Amino acid sequence: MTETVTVRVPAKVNVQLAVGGARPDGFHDLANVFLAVGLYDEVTVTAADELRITCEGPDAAQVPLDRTNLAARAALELARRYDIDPAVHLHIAKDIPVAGGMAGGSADGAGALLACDALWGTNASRDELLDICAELGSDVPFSLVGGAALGTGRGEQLTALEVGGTFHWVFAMADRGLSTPAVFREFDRLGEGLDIPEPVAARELLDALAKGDPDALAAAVSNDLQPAALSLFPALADTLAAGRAGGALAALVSGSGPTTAFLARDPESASKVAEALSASGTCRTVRTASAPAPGATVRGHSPF
Ligand SMILES: C[C@](O)(CO)[C@H](O)COP(=O)(O)OP(=O)(O)OC[C@H]1O[C@@H](n2ccc(N)nc2=O)[C@H](O)[C@@H]1O
Ligand SMILES: Nc1ncnc2c1ncn2[C@@H]1O[C@H](COP(=O)(O)OP(=O)(O)OP(=O)(O)O)[C@@H](O)[C@H]1O
Repeated sequence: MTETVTVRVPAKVNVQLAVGGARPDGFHDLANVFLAVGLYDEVTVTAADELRITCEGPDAAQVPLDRTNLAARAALELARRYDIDPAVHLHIAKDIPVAGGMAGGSADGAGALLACDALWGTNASRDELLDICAELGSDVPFSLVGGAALGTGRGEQLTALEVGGTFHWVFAMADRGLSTPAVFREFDRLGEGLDIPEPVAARELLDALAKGDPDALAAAVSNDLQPAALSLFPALADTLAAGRAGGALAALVSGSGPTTAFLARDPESASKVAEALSASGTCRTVRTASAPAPGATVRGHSPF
């Protein structure tokens, strides 16, 4: 039996996040256009005497090391379904910002699930793995599949999207996180009394992705959670302005924030935007990454 398995999982940016009104179950219907970007967490799973989690990386201190960790929850759910003892050591090498709106916890959930499936030889079907992911969280199925996809329902029902080229991104990480439920609550508060339309994916945006056209994508990106994130974290407006002034084609909050995302025309322009953001003093760290990135990948295997 294999004794250690490592899985690499990408972060995401939402190039469109259309949010409907609150549903009776507290979630919101979405038209969520996910794009996986080349910033990765790695989850390593090793047979052990009991379930244990460790984490390394700049944000490691903010990651829960108990059974609330999405990686632990993934391992426990797969073990429950296959009647397996979940005694494993899960180690997370974390490069995706915590509570940053880039689906870092979701990446670890998807990574742990795929790693345990390989370690235990459960050979769960694609549909079963996606079903477990959806149980863990709305973003988790996309972390498993990567690439680009439209998420409907609460974001967990995925349709793969065509991407016709490489997009160059710059991400500015903030000095604190934002809670996803708090941002959705603020969205509800700001929308009180307003008629919230059904969320739909924009044709222009899907065409821009399919063509690999950064100018067309820049003109079409949108995030309905951005006003809510800015309301809870007003200083993000300065970061967005600094990236625009540095030459970004588009500047937006990534998902529920507070990471801000900047689309650049090419790698050189991305470096200039990154320099301008670093010099602006409006963010904690700056990273460049290209997209689309592959989904969760077992080391030495092809992507999920
Ligand atoms: C903002 C996004 O990151 C965009 O991709 C996602 O919608 C959030 O996905 P996630 O972090 O996996 O969220 P979940 O763990 O499923 O839900 C956390 C909380 O976010 C809110 N939530 C999430 C997804 C959704 N479609 N509607 C919501 O209102 C709910 O308050 C929920 O209790
Ligand atoms: N493996 C994990 N890594 C990071 N946070 C985790 C993990 N498991 C559970 N959490 C909890 O989830 C919270 C949200 O963290 P996460 O990094 O997933 O946020 P996010 O990237 O904003 O999520 P999303 O973009 O999916 O809304 C953290 O504050 C932490 O308490």
